[in-house]
Amino acid sequence: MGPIYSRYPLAVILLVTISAITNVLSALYIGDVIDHYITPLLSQSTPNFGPLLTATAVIGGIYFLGVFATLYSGRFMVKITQGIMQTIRDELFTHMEHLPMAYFDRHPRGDVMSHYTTDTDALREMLSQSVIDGITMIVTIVFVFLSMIFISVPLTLLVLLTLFLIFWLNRRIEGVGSRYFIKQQDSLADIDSAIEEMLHGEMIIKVFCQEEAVERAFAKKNDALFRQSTLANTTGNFVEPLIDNGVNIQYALVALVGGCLILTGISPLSLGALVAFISLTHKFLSPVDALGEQMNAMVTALAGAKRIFNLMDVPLQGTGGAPLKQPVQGHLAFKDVSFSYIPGQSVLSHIHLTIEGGQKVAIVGTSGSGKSTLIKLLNRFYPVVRGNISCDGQNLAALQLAPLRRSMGTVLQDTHLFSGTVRDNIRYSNPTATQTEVENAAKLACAHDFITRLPQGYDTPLDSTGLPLSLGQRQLLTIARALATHPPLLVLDDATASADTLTEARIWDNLRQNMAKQTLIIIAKRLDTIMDSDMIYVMDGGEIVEMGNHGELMAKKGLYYTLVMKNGNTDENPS
Ligand SMILES: Nc1ncnc2c1ncn2[C@@H]1O[C@H](COP(=O)(O)OP(=O)(O)OP(=O)(O)O)[C@@H](O)[C@H]1O
Repeated sequence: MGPIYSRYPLAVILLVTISAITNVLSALYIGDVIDHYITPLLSQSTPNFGPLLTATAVIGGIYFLGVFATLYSGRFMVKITQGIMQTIRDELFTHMEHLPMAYFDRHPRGDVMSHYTTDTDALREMLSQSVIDGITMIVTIVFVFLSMIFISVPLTLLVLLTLFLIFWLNRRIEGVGSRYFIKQQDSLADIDSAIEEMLHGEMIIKVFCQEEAVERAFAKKNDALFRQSTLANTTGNFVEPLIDNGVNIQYALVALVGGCLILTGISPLSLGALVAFISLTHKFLSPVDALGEQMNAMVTALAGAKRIFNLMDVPLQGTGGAPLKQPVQGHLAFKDVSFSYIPGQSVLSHIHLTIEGGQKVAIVGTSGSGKSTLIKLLNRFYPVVRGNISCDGQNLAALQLAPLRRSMGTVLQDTHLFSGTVRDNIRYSNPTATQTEVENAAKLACAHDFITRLPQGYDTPLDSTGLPLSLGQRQLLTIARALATHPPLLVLDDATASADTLTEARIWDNLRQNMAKQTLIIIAKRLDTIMDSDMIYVMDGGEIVEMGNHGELMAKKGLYYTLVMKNGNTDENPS
């Protein structure tokens, strides 16, 4: 445990206690000053102000101590709050990194982002303010209550009764408010998602002139946020005046009943004691008042905390298991594998597929037939619903995840690059790769030539969208990134689709010459690049409908034949 979590909370509790006690003492002392210093002065012919001045100095000292304690408790609380926020952000991020892919399918990016922004912000506000108020409230209530009983039991009972009524009303409204605040947080997350999506798709929106439609959709979400926020804050704002007025009525009641007690002599009470009691009543109620003021922040923060805890409760993907046998031979087998992203909507059914170590295998087929899904299952982004996949005879599901993924250099259709230099991006898969290894990977991927033509070569900085590189250049870089680890298995999902045909042909030549022993799985739409594969699997509608080498498949005159005849354009289902 770091110092923030062990030392500062104790200091805060101590300082807040000092602050609360000085607060009570000053109220009690005022009663004493009235009874023992001011009242005697009224009957003196030559008033002696000396004792009164001394008493005032004592009160000043008590106040000063209270102010000092309050200031420092706030200062320490800032450190605690920021420490907690840092931990929450760290833990959220670590948790998010290990969430299964299915979580991101169901939750838009903006929604996930809002856990780091609106939710944690609400929590920070509560921690920085409401926690101090909470501790102050408890300590103050204890000390004030004891002092009030000491002064007058009947008046204390009166305060408790009226307080109970205020609390009861407060709780009823709070219950309704909390529901609205959760809805408000959800609407905020919705807005975040919409903005995020709009920013990502800005160019597409403009190309299709969808600005107005996007604006309308945003306005609808904004309307929903307006409604939820108005409801939530109206309920919150209702509480404060209610408590304020309740409190004022309570003062008047205490003064009235206290005055009666003095005048009738039913309960012995001095004027100074009544003034002190009224002052204590105020101190007793101000924590409740503060609670009313903090209610909006607290309910919002609790809603935020709930969303954070919900995310933290999502089970993580298991990463442990048996070690992958080394050296990896690259023998892969799919045995009767079925899969669906959404229960009941089959994407792959009864896939049987065997790839020998060192084989060059192509998977082709119609759009949406499930080719990329096979790659995702190989990377264990999703668990198979039925059947099993093995690597060198070991069940994939029972293997340690990281070594498995490292053994598979995977190039996804997504050409995402990270902000950093070209070298950083190639090294992303293998941070210890030397400059020679980086260059070799780039040469194999036909990226070296264009990189050296860049003004800063391998040191050229890229932004998170991969600019200033073209889409084709980005794709070559993603291939180099996968090759930098010298993977025993290389999996390319339409990895050269954006490269020109000459470059594409050179890449395949390079891979064939330099990766003779490695297993190669290629998903391709341009069929001329995969014709000399050892084995070609043809997919349609989530099934493998044909398999064989190019010659065998052409002789069949089936789907593969049709795809080749249509100039390798597999985007359209010819059937
Ligand atoms: N994350 C997902 N959630 C739900 N359905 C999905 C998801 N990803 C893909 N699908 C669906 O699974 C099916 C197979 O998709 P997949 O991407 O594997 O096809 P593909 O053969 O690689 O297509 P393409 O050649 O167009 O890239 C499609 O019907 C697709 O809509």
